[in-house]
Amino acid sequence: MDFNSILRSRMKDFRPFDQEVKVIRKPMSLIDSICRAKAEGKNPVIAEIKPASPLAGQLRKIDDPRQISKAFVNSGACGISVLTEPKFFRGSLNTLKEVSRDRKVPVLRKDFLFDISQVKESYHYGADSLLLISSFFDSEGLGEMISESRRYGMEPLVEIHSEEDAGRAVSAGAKLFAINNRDKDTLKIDIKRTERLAGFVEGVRVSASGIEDPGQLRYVLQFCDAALIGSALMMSAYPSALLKAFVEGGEL
Ligand SMILES: O=P(O)(O)OC[C@@H](O)[C@@H](O)c1c[nH]c2ccccc12
Repeated sequence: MDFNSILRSRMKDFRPFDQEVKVIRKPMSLIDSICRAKAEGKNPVIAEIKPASPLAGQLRKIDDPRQISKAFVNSGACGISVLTEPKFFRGSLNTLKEVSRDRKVPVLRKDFLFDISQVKESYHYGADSLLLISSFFDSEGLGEMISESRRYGMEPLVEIHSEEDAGRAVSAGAKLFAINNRDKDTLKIDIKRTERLAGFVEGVRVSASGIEDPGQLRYVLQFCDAALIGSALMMSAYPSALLKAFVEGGEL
């Protein structure tokens, strides 16, 4: 399993989102939230609701996404990421909608997005930001997805896996970057990717994937402004306590 196969499976049963949507709600800024956490002396952590992953299968059964997102906010998360890909990650747009109902911090839609109508869809289901994977687009296409996101007041999180992805993201005008430590072809983690790629993007940087303990978090935060953590929280018997340890920099 690799990112392109997941993308292809996502494209297969795709229907463009064609509902009319009123642009009334002003999304919260993930960039501001990251900067605020930093200014308060916390480790900026975006906590992810990720029921399953392609490699590990089920990580956690999420019966009440609102409850877990509230717990994450209480433990100091500066953002909540919600997987909406149904097949490999067992996510849903409904979870996104539920979590965004009582949002206290920005909510990120995490999916394999490729069509312009999915930007409006993300906004409609309550997203404040959305993930755009740089390698899925050419520079022009990525630029269009970014402009469309901004029309709804959302600053997208643009994910890079390589120098080439970084170049494309920069020339498309991205301001908020995720450096994914996971190889998109083999799904293997290499946490040093954060260190290697951080210099190729300028703006707000988030290190994503494979962060399992406060030591690794400290390491990636030398090069990035924030970290995105999913599996470690999902698999923990005490997700809120673990998140608190990440945010406050304590040991377990
Ligand atoms: O569970 P982890 O290793 O903490 O990783 C979280 C997040 O980075 C990962 O879920 C992710 C990063 N980019 C993605 C793109 C699509 C789906 C999932 C992802």
